[in-house]
Amino acid sequence: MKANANEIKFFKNRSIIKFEGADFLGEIGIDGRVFKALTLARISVGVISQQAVENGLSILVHEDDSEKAVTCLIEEFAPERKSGKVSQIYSINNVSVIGFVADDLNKILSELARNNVFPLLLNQNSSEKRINIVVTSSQDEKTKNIIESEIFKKPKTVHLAIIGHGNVGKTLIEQVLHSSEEIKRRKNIHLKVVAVANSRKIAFNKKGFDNTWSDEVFAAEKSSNVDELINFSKENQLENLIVVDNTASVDFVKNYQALAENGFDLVSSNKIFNTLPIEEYRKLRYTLNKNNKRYLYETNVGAGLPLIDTIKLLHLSGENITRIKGVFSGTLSYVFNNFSLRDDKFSTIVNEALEKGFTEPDPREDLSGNDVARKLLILARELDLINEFSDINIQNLVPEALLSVSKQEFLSRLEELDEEYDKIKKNQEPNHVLRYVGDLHGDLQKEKGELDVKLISVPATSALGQLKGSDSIFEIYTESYGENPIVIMGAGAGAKVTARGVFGDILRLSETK
Ligand SMILES: NC(=O)C1=CN([C@@H]2O[C@H](COP(=O)(O)OP(=O)(O)OC[C@H]3O[C@@H](n4cnc5c(N)ncnc54)[C@H](OP(=O)(O)O)[C@@H]3O)[C@@H](O)[C@H]2O)C=CC1
Ligand SMILES: N[C@@H](CC=O)C(=O)O
Repeated sequence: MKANANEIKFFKNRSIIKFEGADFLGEIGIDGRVFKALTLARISVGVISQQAVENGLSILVHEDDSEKAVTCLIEEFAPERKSGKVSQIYSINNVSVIGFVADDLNKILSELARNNVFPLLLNQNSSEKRINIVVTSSQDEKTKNIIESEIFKKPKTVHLAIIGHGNVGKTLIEQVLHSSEEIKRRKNIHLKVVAVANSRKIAFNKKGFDNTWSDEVFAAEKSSNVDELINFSKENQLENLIVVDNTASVDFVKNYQALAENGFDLVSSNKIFNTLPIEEYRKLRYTLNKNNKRYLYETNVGAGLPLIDTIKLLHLSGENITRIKGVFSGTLSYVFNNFSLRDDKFSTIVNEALEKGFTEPDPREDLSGNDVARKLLILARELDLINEFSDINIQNLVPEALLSVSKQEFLSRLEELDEEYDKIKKNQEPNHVLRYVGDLHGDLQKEKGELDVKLISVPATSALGQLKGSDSIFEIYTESYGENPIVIMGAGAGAKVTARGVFGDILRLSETK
């Protein structure tokens, strides 16, 4: 069915007159009296809908006529109002009508629902496939855009809010700006970065930021606050919203719930949410489900490597995963691969990992083992295990005295770790190297698995011993694969690979939007 631009009609400033009562549906003459009363009052009537469930009629009029329409119907039906047969006559103002021709109304309605648009009135002429829907004026532009992209196959605009523009966030914005034209051409998806935030402020650009985005963030005056973001999306009636969390913030994740309730899908490189107590973890999934929203976080484990998806698919398809182990941290891979081979101080190599953008914003998250522990817990929960962070046995590499000092002080005192790690290195068996590993094992059919995170010494010739650079390695043991695990190996950290992984999640969501 071909549609053309003339077939979309858009009328603002309308009101719905609601006429409700018990048991008058089907009674001969009621509709006629309604129209006659309105005609005599010289009120032109638009879309009409009869609701069996509510026992009522909804009639569309121009908002200038709404008061008059209510008054004249109240007069006409005075006896029925007195007897209780007609219970309510009132108006809903500030609505708009969009009329169009479409083959697949269900698809349009589901797109609208995913964007939190639920028409107040819908009227369909099935022979002509002409549909009129009435929505509140605060959602009319968004509704029109969604309908236009659906029926005219116009590029679907996806609005991105990027929270955090450090190593990963900044690289992601650059990658999106660089590829957006190509994606529009190949996928008919128009990715627009409309909000960028750091911990202090948030910048908005409804038309979409270009290469000057960082100047606009620098000049922004609004303080970084999720309510600002939600209001901005509502005021500008933005459809297809995705918020991307590229922070490591424990505070920002508290907003996920509200964002999902307000029409945002979520993408996150931040691992904090998925390692909160299981109650919180489940509550968000419930909210996402209820609001038809999704949350993707492929980069939470293995940066750009396709790990979470693989585990999810194996598990969903009924494959029994019996163990997952390996080097989960790109940072600690880099640190111990280099420290084992080179003659440099431990602190020198940690500083290198920091400069290369492999570490967490606070490198103690890596060195304490917490980051690896989070990754292990995230994988465990993908297998429906209900482990908590406190269940994990973690070998912390940071001296107790340096755990609670500021990040700056910690970095300035990093050399205090050198002697200890030199000793550990020297005390190994010949031809052995150090590796920091994670291991999810035990009976994974039970409610909880066993999670261990520790520093080990392995033969330099072993698979772990041969690891290079900042590579991570994950060995996934399953019942069908037996003794030979599925092995996923590659860059486990770095802004470029991580941003690329986040970008992948954005595209996955955009394509199903
Ligand atoms: N680096 C890597 O290889 C990988 C990183 N990740 C994850 O990516 C995330 C980002 O890492 P990275 O880019 O290196 O971190 P950075 O420290 O470079 O950047 C963090 C950004 O988040 C902002 N931010 C912090 N708190 C908030 C807040 N409450 N609200 C809004 N913005 C905030 C910071 O703003 P400000 O400057 O104002 O503090 C900054 O812009 C982390 O969660 C990390 O675990 C995941 C996989 C791999
Ligand atoms: N610091 C982390 C970054 C990715 O999650 C790591 O090194 O693995």
